[in-house]
Amino acid sequence: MHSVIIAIWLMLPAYLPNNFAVIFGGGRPLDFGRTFPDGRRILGDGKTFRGTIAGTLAGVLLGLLLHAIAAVRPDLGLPGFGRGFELILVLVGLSLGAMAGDIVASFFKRRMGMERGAALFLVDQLDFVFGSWALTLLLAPRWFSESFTAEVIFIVLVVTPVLHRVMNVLGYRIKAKKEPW
Ligand SMILES: CC(C)=CCC/C(C)=C/CC/C(C)=C/CC/C(C)=C/COC[C@@H](COP(=O)(O)O)OC/C=C(\C)CC/C=C(\C)CC/C=C(\C)CCC=C(C)C
Ligand SMILES: Nc1ccn([C@@H]2O[C@H](COP(=O)(O)OP(=O)(O)OP(=O)(O)O)[C@@H](O)[C@H]2O)c(=O)n1
Ligand SMILES: [Mg+2]
Repeated sequence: MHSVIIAIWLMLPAYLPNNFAVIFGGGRPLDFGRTFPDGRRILGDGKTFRGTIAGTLAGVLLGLLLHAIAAVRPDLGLPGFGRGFELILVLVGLSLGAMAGDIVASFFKRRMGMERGAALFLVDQLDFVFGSWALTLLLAPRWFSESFTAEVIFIVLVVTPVLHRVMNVLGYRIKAKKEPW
């Protein structure tokens, strides 16, 4: 159980951006409404500047809070998010990476002719996980390899689709999302 909490704890700065992107989303789309040569939107209206910026900011701020909690309460045995400047690289990696993973997934969903909001099983639940891992591995390889052991990676891959479902239903219930997925 402890390793499940550690895994969720480490992923919170990548989880929260998704929720805040939904809450603060809307406005100018990242693709400026332009279409790709295949005649479909590059990303669609589901990826906006406001959502991406709000999501990334929320992830970094939450990450700083979690890092402070881990530092102030070492007895809880919760991991921090890096040492010195590395902390910023880790938090940007996790939060902006999550947003980037979701954006890349939207690009391919449009290429596959899927409408904005269409559900793509597993991709919707894990796109932001791979995005956050890829960018964090790039920006802070030492911290990433030290924190994301094979066990933590396995737990995240199993737990995230469940959390994603629960949070999407919650988001739908509070009218923050047009679909419960
Ligand atoms: C500060 C701490 C320690 C925890 C905060 C966790 C928490 C419950 C924050 C609430 C976030 C919030 C404002 C939710 C409102 C509902 C909402 C707007 C949801 C809409 O988003 C749905 C969906 C959108 O994704 P999509 O764009 O891909 O469709 O969001 C996807 C959800 C996830 C990616 C997973 C989200 C998971 C969490 C926020 C973590 C949940 C935390 C727990 C279950 C408690 C365990 C915590 C610890 C410390 C072990
Ligand atoms: N970078 C982002 C990501 C999400 N959102 C907001 O969060 C909502 C839910 O995100 P998601 O499910 O990823 O987008 P979809 O609307 O399903 O679009 P797509 O089919 O491209 O995934 C979006 O509609 C949008 O309002 C945003 O504004 N900016
Ligand atoms: Mg979606």
